[in-house]
Amino acid sequence: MSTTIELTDGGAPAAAGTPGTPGGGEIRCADLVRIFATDGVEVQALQGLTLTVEPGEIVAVVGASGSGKSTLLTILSGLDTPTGGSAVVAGTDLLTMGHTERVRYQRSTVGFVWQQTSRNLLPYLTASENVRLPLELAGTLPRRERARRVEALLELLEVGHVAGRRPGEMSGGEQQRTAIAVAVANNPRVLLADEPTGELDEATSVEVLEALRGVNRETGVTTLIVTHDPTVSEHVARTVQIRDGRTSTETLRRTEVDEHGAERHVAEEFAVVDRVGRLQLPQEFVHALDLRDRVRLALEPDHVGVWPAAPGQTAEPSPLVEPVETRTAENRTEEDR
Ligand SMILES: Nc1ncnc2c1ncn2[C@@H]1O[C@H](COP(=O)(O)OP(=O)(O)OP(=O)(O)O)[C@@H](O)[C@H]1O
Repeated sequence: MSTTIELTDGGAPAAAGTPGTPGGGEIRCADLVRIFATDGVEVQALQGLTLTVEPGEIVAVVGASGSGKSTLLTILSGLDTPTGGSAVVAGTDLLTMGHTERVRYQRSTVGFVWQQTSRNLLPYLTASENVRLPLELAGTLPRRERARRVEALLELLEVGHVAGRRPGEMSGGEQQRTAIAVAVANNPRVLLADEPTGELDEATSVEVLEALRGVNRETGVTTLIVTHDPTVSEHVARTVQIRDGRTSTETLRRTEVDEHGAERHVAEEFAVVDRVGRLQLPQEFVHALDLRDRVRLALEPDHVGVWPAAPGQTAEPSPLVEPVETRTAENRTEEDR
């Protein structure tokens, strides 16, 4: 794997348009910290997470169990407040918003799709009624246009055939696609999906991920999918990996067309550097060179080299580092003075 370092806010300037660059960003998290304290024990679920999602982008956040994915999504959905750092979504500052703003944010700025289908749809309403409900609660669309919008959304999600069925009479995939229609009914600026395929088989998961991609493409809603399923990266252009409460790597996918017109899919993995220069080396790199405790670094004109410290080389200066002589009042020379 070739790994490239991508600099986010601060650090050396990144190329214009590079994901994670300062400036715009429909979702902007910087140095996000969430500490849970239970029975006197502190758990740092997020340890300075930095993430930027541009307007209209679809991004997957993946990570092992306990890496902080749900904590991040709960904060972005306005259900929890971070301990520190900053989080701004569609212009709303999630650390300082008051109660009224929080209600408005949850009702109209963000839409959610949760893992449990039972949390997304009311079991005693049909698919149509479930999609119509948020439109009626918002009351922004004239009554006669609501039916048209419900129909259009169910068609967009390819669940028009279950319009009159209750969730118990639909497949898991149909329920999740209806849930996406409910989530975007009021045209939110941001769509958040928490393990939307967690209860589905592989083939149905692909359908639901493609449905999220289709909605993102058709409506332009900025979409963040949080999942432990690494295959999600095949359905989105950018996948962000979280490790120990921090973004560690990003995979960018793009399609290239060669001189013969043949398409080629390219995936490139980047390590993320935060504002103070921290980066996490991919675990396979760490294991391959048995990197531990400390490493030697060298700054070259166009890259940084990382070497394992030689065995037993603990307190001695590295041969790559020029020795620095300490001048004291006693050993200062005439020239120094
Ligand atoms: N309310 C809480 N109180 C105490 N610790 C918590 C709380 N919520 C999460 N944690 C801890 O924070 C860390 C991150 O948890 P989180 O649920 O965000 O991880 P996750 O990546 O979503 O995991 P999973 O894929 O298993 O859901 C874990 O160590 C977890 O035990």
